[in-house]
Amino acid sequence: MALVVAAAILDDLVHPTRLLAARRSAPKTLAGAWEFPGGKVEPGELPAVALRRELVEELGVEVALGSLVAGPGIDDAEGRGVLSDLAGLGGEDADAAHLTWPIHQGHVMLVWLAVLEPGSGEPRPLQDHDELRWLPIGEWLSVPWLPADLPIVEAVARDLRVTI
Ligand SMILES: Nc1nc2c([nH]c(=O)n2[C@H]2C[C@H](O)[C@@H](COP(=O)(O)OP(=O)(O)OP(=O)(O)O)O2)c(=O)[nH]1
Repeated sequence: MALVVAAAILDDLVHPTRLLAARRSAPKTLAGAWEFPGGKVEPGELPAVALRRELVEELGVEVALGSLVAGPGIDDAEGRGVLSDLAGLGGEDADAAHLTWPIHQGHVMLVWLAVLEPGSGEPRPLQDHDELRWLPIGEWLSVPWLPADLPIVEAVARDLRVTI
């Protein structure tokens, strides 16, 4: 099980009009499906630091992070042990373990709302993706998301009180 971090990048955290979706180019089993950009946390890395690293590598952008999109958390003792071993999930971040989303292959994911830092430039599909798309409100389900991401898209919309 790995901890994955990802961002629901919006144009505005208070009055969003669009959400960034990224189409995976690898591995073959996932290629063509759309996801929130991000990736696995490396050993010893703080989750939010890992997310910033992934977004620079994958999209060439800097972001400001908003709140975590609350997931159901993990309920088995083994999973909790794995998570609490990870840097950044002890102490004040301990609650993050309760906000994780179950995803592909038994991994768990933390998802932050985010916006681009001013002057950061347009995201580009530099690595792991072959297309990026800003989805206007009303079209958030217009792409084939990774199956595990569908409830997360719905939760983002709920948190932001937008209709998808
Ligand atoms: N980044 C991302 N991964 C997701 C999402 N939904 C979902 O099920 N996953 C899964 C797909 C992968 O099995 C795993 C993330 O792996 P990754 O390949 O993006 O991670 P990474 O860039 O660090 O790659 P690597 O170290 O495995 O090469 O989480 C999502 O919205 N974003």
